Amino acid sequence: MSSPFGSAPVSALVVVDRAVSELRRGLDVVVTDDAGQRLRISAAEYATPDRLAGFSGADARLLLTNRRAATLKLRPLIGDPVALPLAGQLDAATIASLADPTVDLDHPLRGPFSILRRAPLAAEFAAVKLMKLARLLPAALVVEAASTDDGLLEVPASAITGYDDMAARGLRIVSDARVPLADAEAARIIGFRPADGGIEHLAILIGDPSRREPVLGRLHSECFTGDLLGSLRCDCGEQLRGAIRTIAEAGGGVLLYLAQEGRGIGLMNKLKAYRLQDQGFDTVEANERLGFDPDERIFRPAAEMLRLLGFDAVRLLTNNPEKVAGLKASGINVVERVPHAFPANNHNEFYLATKKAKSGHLL
Ligand SMILES: Nc1nc2c(ncn2[C@@H]2O[C@H](COP(=O)(O)OP(=O)(O)OP(=O)(O)O)[C@@H](O)[C@H]2O)c(=O)[nH]1
Ligand SMILES: [Zn+2]
Repeated sequence: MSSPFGSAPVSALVVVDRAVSELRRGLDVVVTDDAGQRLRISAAEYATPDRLAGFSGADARLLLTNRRAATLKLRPLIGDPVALPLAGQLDAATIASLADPTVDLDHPLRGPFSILRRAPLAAEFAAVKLMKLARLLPAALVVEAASTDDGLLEVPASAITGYDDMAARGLRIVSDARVPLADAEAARIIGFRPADGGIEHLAILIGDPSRREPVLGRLHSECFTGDLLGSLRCDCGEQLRGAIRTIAEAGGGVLLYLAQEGRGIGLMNKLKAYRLQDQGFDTVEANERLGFDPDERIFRPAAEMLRLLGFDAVRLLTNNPEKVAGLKASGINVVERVPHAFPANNHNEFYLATKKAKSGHLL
């Protein structure tokens, strides 16, 4: 496939990107794997009696992550994901509640549910990963594809599991403009786009930092509620503006604004996590009840962006040791961790305490 980026894996990226759009629209796709599996898959959160008609085969099943299955007390867990046969036990309302803990009070679950006692298939693992890439709940309906499914988009499991890395490797700078900020007049915003035209990340470059010494840097994951609206549930808005001020006062540096809303689960799922937090679960438990890991972010895109900007060593503004480890694992030399904490308010006190107690944040 020809592309302005001219790199070979672009067609693999594009097919994943197209599959993501299909699933978000409520359409089905087919996932294939090297073992010869061809699975028709659909987003479980969109399950309706109509859509279930395509999943009437005897092997039709619902895939849930281990995290979600553990919350539902499904045992024993043999691998990730876990498969629950649909036949005879799961109707559309039950599937929706199994996928989405924020609706299970509307449709209380009546178990016990039986699960398949066999290791997961590569295509099943990829099906759930595709839901995560689509920022949907990580639960999928699957059934062996029939010949009538030939018109559906086919996507190889290997393209799905390799997507994050390939997308990071193909990042390119597509725009760069001077944007004076209230707290940093000498700022430029530089836009990075993956080779498939997928989600873009931004860098805010302040001043003209030297490439010969470690740059003062911050990785900031997008937070619509905190960054734009000043939500008091988290500390993101303060950390964003605080980092811009600190970097400007230090004479220059770089802030990467990463499209990883909600620690990589997406805004809709983060709002669901907030509902669970209002029922008494903490930020880590809420992610896990939804079926996600506590933190779904990867740091390879940030490392590629730093390299494209000419930086290979940073003094990193963060309280999160995972960010330091993630950047290092992607080849960036983190020479120092610079603490970046702000006073708590009544609403985010418990959130910050949980980061310290459970996520290893050095606060
Ligand atoms: N899933 C989820 N995401 C949240 C929640 N609160 C905030 N976030 C997201 O967490 C991310 C904040 O990350 P950062 O401030 O970059 O990083 P951090 O892990 O807190 O580490 P620091 O560098 O120490 O700030 C943003 O993407 C927010 O949208 C929550 O309760 N649940
Ligand atoms: Zn936030």
